[in-house]
Amino acid sequence: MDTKPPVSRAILVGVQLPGVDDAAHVASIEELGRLVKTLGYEVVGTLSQRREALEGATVLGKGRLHDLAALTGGTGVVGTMATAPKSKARERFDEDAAGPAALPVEPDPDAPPKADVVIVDHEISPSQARNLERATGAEVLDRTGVIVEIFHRHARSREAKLQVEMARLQYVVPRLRESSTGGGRQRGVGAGESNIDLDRRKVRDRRAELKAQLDEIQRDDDQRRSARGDQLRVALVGYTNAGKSSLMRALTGSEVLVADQLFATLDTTVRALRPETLPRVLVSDTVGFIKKLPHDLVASFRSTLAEALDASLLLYVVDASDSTHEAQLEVTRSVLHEIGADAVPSLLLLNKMDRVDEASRALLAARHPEAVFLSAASADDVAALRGTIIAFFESAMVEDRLTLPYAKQGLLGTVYENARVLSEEFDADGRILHVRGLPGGIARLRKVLSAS
Ligand SMILES: Nc1nc2c(ncn2[C@@H]2O[C@H](COP(=O)(O)OP(=O)(O)OP(=O)(O)O)[C@@H](O)[C@H]2O)c(=O)[nH]1
Ligand SMILES: [Mg+2]
Repeated sequence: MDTKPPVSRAILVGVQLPGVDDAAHVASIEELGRLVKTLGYEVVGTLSQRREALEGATVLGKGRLHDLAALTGGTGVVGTMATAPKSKARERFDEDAAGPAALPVEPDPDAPPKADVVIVDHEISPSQARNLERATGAEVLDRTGVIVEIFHRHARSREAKLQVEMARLQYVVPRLRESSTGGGRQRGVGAGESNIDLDRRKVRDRRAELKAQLDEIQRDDDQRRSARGDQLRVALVGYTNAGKSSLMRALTGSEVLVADQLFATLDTTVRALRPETLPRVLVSDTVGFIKKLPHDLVASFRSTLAEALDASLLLYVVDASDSTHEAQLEVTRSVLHEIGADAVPSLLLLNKMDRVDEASRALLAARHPEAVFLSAASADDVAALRGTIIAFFESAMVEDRLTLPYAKQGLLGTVYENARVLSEEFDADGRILHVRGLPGGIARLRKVLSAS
């Protein structure tokens, strides 16, 4: 058995499909590289091919498959699992890369040539993965697998852990079944079938168990959310690494994790805007989105999405210094559209403006005249954003009068939490409160006060 090097060396594989331009293709592979580095792998090369579709048995054409196998030390042929010696692989790689017909292969010149993981920038089928494993002798992962793995490593709360386990079961299991090398699980012939059946039953049972636990947590969540009722709520949403948690820290003084890596945040955090306002404004930090986010994973992050749906205002955070920010914004918009959160009023925040030059700033201003330009690192910008958030709620607020019967003075605190009390008077029925708040919040208070 091979002794595994401490850091896995990865080759990224991208297929440029019709309709995907060069810039988008390159950006997608670059992003995959960042995902892969988040997992702690070293990226030692990239290999791309233009193809009509992804349907082939090996994703790549014959020639490119050989090129790939040369980088991993595999045979380049699906029919065998034999592994070519390293030195030969190096030779072949040198010849191919130099050949005039070769499409660009971009290995890092300083890195060792042999890679032990192949990562495909698309969702591929379990049998495509198996064929690629056979031809390359390397472990094969796809974009979805990488994202699921990152979620697995970054999950902290019990809920996130359960949700990730659910998504992993959905993703990993069909691959375990069909892959002969995947995850290093090799099974003896004969025992295989019954093992698979056993595994399937175990998976089914485990999923039912997970679902029950998640349902319970989510019931508590829903209760907490409805207890927060019509409080003023803002949610930070956007592409991964856009700066949502940085803004959360700056707006609320909370110690949420900020990190230059993808999917640093998987849990929703809710904190009050600081300095505190009356009534309080609650801010939620949420999990980031990404291109081709696996559907199971989107669905499983229900609490984040519920935060977005329940907010009165969504702050779409965009990393304006990223060359693909328009496409990133599009991804965010489409995920939120899918869950129906696009009806929630929103504000576009173009973040990391400290990294954007004057010319690009002018272009951004022309394209997004309604956007707020800021840097999470600037105290002035954050103070201005706080003012904008407060102004949003102020303009939606109305004034009204509520009567708090003498028998219900215990509810006075609830009124103060959910509305701004402008003045108090007393008459024969009780305490008359002149309040200002969101129409929904006031209607709910009125109901609470009049309930017997
Ligand atoms: N230069 C600059 N860097 C920023 C700014 N805002 C955030 N960053 C950096 O960008 C990286 C990502 O920031 P986070 O706040 O963790 O981003 P996020 O949107 O919460 O990311 P995920 O939780 O991974 O989805 C960190 O290294 C931050 O320090 C900014 O305005 N300017
Ligand atoms: Mg974050």
